Amino acid sequence: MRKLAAGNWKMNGTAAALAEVSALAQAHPAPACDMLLCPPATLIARMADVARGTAIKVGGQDCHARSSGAHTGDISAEMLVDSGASHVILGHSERRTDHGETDAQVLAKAEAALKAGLIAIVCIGETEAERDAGRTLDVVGTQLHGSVPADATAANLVIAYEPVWAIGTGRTPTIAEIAEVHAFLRARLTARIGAAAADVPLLYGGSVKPSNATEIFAVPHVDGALVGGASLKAADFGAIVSALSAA
Ligand SMILES: O=C(CO)COP(=O)(O)O
Repeated sequence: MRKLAAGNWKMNGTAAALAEVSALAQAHPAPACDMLLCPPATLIARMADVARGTAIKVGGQDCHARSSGAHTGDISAEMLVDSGASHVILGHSERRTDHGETDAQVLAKAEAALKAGLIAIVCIGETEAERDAGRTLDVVGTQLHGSVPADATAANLVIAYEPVWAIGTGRTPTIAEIAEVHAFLRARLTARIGAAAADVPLLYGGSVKPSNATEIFAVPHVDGALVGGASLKAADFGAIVSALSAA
């Protein structure tokens, strides 16, 4: 499987930030892994223009479950495709928290994304309280089963495991903890979508940086990363791309 270094810009970036995209493309013309940047919706089309002809793919951070209609402020999967996106992040913990998204809603969005021809990056992860209560596998297993379309394939699905307490905090699980969750997710995904699960990239996300990327990428069943803060600067994200290419 081709590994994936994905950047989630969250609510960061205006036109000036597109210089980082050009710099990243120049520094990594043909990496041994896929590179994806997911900017805010306002930048998708312009980033796609900058990325055209380079190794960088562009994605959205959310989509609506419907393809069009009276949904003020929302964006459909078809609109993401029209803007030049190939991927969409769905069910990020910030959307589950800020917008109350449930597994059922994430599933509906993922089905819409697949129908539109996008690759869905479905995010799951436990809170600190859930980990402390020993419920991590139970929580991520339930999220995975409830958020992933049963007919997804290795060609249109990516899973991102992001412990909520590791996002933006500089804290990460231990290598053994990441290994435990990723092995569990591979097995649970097989139960959900069948043998195709073996080739679905499983990303780790949460405080991934150039300084910890190499050891995280050495973990079995870690096929890449979903990177927040460190994806905003070409030098940092490029170093993570290099670490993944070498893994
Ligand atoms: O939420 C994340 C990516 O989706 C991770 O964010 P940080 O890399 O900033 O911790």
